Amino acid sequence: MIYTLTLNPSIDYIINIEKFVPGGINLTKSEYKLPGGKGINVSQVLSNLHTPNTTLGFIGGFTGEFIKKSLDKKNINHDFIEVRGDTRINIKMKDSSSESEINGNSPEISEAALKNLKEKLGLLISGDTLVLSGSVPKSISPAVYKNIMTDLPEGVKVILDTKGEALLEGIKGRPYMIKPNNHELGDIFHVKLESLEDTIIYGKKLLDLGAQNIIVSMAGDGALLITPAASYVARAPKGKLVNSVGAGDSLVAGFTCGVYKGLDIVKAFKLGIACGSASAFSENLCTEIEVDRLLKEVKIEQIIDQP
Ligand SMILES: Nc1ncnc2c1ncn2[C@@H]1O[C@H](COP(=O)(O)OP(=O)(O)OP(=O)(O)O)[C@@H](O)[C@H]1O
Ligand SMILES: O=P(O)(O)OC[C@@]1(O)O[C@H](CO)[C@@H](O)[C@@H]1O
Repeated sequence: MIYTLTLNPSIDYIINIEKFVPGGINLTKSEYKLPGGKGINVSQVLSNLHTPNTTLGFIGGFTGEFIKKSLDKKNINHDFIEVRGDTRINIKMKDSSSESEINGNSPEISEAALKNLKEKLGLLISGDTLVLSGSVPKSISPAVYKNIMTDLPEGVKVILDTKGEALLEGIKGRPYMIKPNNHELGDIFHVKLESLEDTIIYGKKLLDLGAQNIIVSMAGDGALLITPAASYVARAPKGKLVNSVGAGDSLVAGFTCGVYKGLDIVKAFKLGIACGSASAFSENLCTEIEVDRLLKEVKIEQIIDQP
């Protein structure tokens, strides 16, 4: 079984505005309220790909109820831990020139809620896959993902998508795959990554620190897959960017689905790219039809290492 974990879910309030006027009254052209948080997005895409999975995490209040009802409507299995306080609302605003985000804080996560999570994760068995996605609430240690990996039974494959300290700590748990974007990778080393060569050099430093493989996503420029044996670049299909929220999660979902079904790592990467781009080209997360169409357009090349 595939499990996803979102420690800090959200309702994503996605608004489109003609031209944002700071300090003025702005009217929306269109708006959507969607269940969000990275692991929850991964679960939604997995379900769109007809891949059974269960989504775990902390949820609370009226916003948490909205998320549960939305997932129920889509027949997505969830097994959340209820916490006091409201799950956050994240605003994603797009106007004619830019996309901006205002992300809220997580409610407080108690020791009892963490213990409950540990019990649930203790039920995973060899052959399961666990996707650990998103930011860590302030009330939890940034080492939480590493601690989860340390406690997992042998044979559970972990895919980790987070950033900053949680990522650096998490890498010590030797996840099978991590997926920073190029900005998140650069931030870790306080550099701006401007070429594929540099991105590979810094990506490999994360392999040295413990990650087994790494995908570095680069939005419309596609992504890099870096393994100990070889590196590959995927060029993203061309299309009209409609909503990039969840594109990275869709990449993670496609990759996870591929690996779980036994595809080799490069084919799973290709499926991930098709999912990421299909989501970027749609208002909501990708569907299987869109993914199948784009899969034919994804081009992957192996990068020959410079001596
Ligand atoms: N403008 C675009 N055109 C084509 N494909 C895109 C575009 N933006 C994103 N993608 C696809 O989605 C993948 C992930 O995108 P990105 O690097 O933006 O992830 P991210 O930063 O983790 O996103 P998020 O946090 O919003 O989910 C890319 O590797 C690419 O396949
Ligand atoms: O604050 P985090 O956990 O890093 O990211 C949260 C978030 O931006 O990630 C998803 C898109 O990837 C959205 O659904 C959600 O609002």
